[in-house]
Amino acid sequence: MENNEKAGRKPAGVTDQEALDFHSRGRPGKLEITPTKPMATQRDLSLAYSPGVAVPVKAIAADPATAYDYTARGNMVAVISNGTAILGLGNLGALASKPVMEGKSVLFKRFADVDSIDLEVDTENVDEFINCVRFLGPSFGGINLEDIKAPDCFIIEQKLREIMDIPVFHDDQHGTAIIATAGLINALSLTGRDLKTTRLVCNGAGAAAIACIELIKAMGFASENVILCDTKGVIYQGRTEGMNQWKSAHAVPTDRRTLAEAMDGADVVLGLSAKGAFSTDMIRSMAPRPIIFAMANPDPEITPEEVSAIRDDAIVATGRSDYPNQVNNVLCFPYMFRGALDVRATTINEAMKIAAAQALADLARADVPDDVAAAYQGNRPRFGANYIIPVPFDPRLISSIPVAVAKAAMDSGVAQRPIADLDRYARQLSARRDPIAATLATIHERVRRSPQRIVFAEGEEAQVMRAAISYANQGFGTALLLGREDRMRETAEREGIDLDRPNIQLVNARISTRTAAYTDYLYARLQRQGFLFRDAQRLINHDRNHFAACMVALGDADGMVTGITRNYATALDDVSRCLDKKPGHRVIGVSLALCRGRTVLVADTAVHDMPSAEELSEIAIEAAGLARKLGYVPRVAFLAYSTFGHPSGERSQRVREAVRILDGKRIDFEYDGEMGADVALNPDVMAQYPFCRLSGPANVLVMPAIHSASISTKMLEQLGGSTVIGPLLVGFDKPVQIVSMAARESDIVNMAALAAYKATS
Ligand SMILES: NC(=O)C1=CN([C@@H]2O[C@H](COP(=O)(O)OP(=O)(O)OC[C@H]3O[C@@H](n4cnc5c(N)ncnc54)[C@H](OP(=O)(O)O)[C@@H]3O)[C@@H](O)[C@H]2O)C=CC1
Ligand SMILES: CC(=O)C(=O)O
Ligand SMILES: [Mg+2]
Repeated sequence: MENNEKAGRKPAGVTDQEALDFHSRGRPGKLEITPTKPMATQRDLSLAYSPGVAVPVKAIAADPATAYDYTARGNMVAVISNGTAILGLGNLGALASKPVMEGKSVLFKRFADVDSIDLEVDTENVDEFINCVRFLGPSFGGINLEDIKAPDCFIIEQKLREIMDIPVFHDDQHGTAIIATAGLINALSLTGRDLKTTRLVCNGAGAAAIACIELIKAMGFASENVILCDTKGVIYQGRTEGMNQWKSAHAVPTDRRTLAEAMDGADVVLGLSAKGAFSTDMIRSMAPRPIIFAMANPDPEITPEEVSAIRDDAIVATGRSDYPNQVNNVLCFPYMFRGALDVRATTINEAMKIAAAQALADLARADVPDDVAAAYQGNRPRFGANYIIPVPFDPRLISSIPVAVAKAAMDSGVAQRPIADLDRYARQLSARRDPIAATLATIHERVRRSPQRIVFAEGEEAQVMRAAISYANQGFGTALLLGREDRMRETAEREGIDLDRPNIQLVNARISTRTAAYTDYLYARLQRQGFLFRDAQRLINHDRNHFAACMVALGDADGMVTGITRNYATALDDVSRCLDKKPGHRVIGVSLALCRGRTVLVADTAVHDMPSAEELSEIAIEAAGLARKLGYVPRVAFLAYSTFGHPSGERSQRVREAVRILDGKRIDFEYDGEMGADVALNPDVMAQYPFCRLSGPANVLVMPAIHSASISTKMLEQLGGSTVIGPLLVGFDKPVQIVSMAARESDIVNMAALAAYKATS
């Protein structure tokens, strides 16, 4: 790890430069605001602004509750910090905390569809901070306080809770306490411990630590069995140095003075302090089957590797996503607020916190169904030492935790708008999540577990070199950079790229010993298509796509990625000369358009110019197959300019015929058409055709021809604010992906990872 850090590389496989690039690329930061209503015409303006806006103003003045009907308040949470305890980095100030706060806002949206904005308040004065926040109530449905140091955070939260009529929740206190408690419930049960007799040490006596031990004591831990430590050591009764009333409340009569003495024989240790605070000797001195939650971020008090080097009976959790058992408040705050907002809770109380902790603990014990296994890299996890808590991408979180929170709010009398049918609520919650993020995470994890050699055919290009390095750094496997070595080194030198690093190999096509084998292979395939031996020789010697594809064909690489120096069709022709399609399949391109929390697959965006009806039906089958693999239940719409025969026309005839062909096959997914894009995607418009066989908006769109596919996906990207991934090539028997000539480094890495993923299956 030391070497990684010297190289500016974080253990998770992200370099400092990558982290900076990620944040600065495109529009700087991680958030933007988009309107939810059109502002196109004079009439829109009259409605949205003056004079129309006066009407909801008067309605809200007459009845404040209607603010939830006429404004975004009900789904809006502010993430507020003064930057005095940023992760485990300490007091770096309000401005420096902004990346974390933007990140929390994005997580609210990503995981629970809660809209959120970050507010950094530049004062360390408690009263000033309170006075700033207390007047913001009308803007928000809830306040999430973040990374404010103890003991200030206790005073701030308590005061704001008293004076504001919306939920105020200090995430580092209660979010962390809820997750730690959930994990602890399960770890205690796995090690057969009774919480009344378990001895626990908590290192750190700040925001997170105090809240954690308060919650676990409320769950039944005996006060005399819990020792709290801080930078001065054990917090014992009578200590005066570095104390405050919150620490004093947990001081115990004991002769132990140091963390090492406190941990001797302890059953559980919670780390909510700083990197490296636990030594191996301390861990060695703990009781059999110790429970170690090293939760400091970004680096834990001790790493799982360091623990496993000295004992094999421990249950270890950290705050990080790159180890098993991530005990991190991201598992809590999005769902806590989702449930609280949905019942318009006036506060977040103990009952709601305990309900969330219990629901999380229960979730880790429940069987993992097929469609959820994907979030766990396809490995169905079993409740045990390496799985005491669900992962953040577990799709069940959104439909279970908010329900438990909402129910507890209703039962404890703080819900202003109770939900009558909680089952229906759970179903509505499921619809809020889009599986694509979980799917990509799953794909990446699967590749990390089974790393693959991917040849980057355009290895002389600087952005391809950077993508290859990122591929290797992320643990996806070995990146084979193809090109002339002298050219690659020249470019690398000029661009400041270091190619001499692990898992990067330069493949010098000019002097390769495999040239003859590739030429023979290619000649055997092409000799009856008008190619002479020397034509094959020329292709291998001079064309990187042919060389790379032959590497894949003959097993010298597991997959390939290309595309930035040649147009798509040319690259596809090159590859097709060297590789076959999978028997019984059709090679097509599928683009994934991610827009406003929803993903649609669009096909065929790469191969068939003007597909016949038969070809359209096969495109639908391939695209539906990919949709399934990505975690969707496919609903396929055959798009045209007409809908179910109107207006009639020759061009739509072909699309109608494709539907008829599928009707004659045994098909296990929903499909219908022909229809316009509005009918396919908008349930209100679809409702005008009650006979339509799709049970909801389509998530797979089969385009009538490549021009409409290409034009519409590019317009979505340029005008609609969509992120478009792909086209992904489907149907080849070997993993190959072609990026567009405008691809950025991250697009190339994503496509390389997708090629590697295919190589693993
Ligand atoms: N995994 C998760 O979800 C979360 C993890 N955390 C992590 O917990 C840690 C604390 O955060 P937070 O409570 O918000 O911060 P605070 O500033 O409120 O508290 C920090 C506490 O840690 C103590 N401390 C710092 N260094 C050491 C050390 N080497 N040995 C013993 N005690 C130490 C401080 O002691 P003193 O009082 O003497 O100054 C203080 O009590 C951070 O690393 C943070 O990343 C926090 C929230 C969530
Ligand atoms: C996770 C988090 O909130 C923290 O480390 O502060
Ligand atoms: Mg925090």
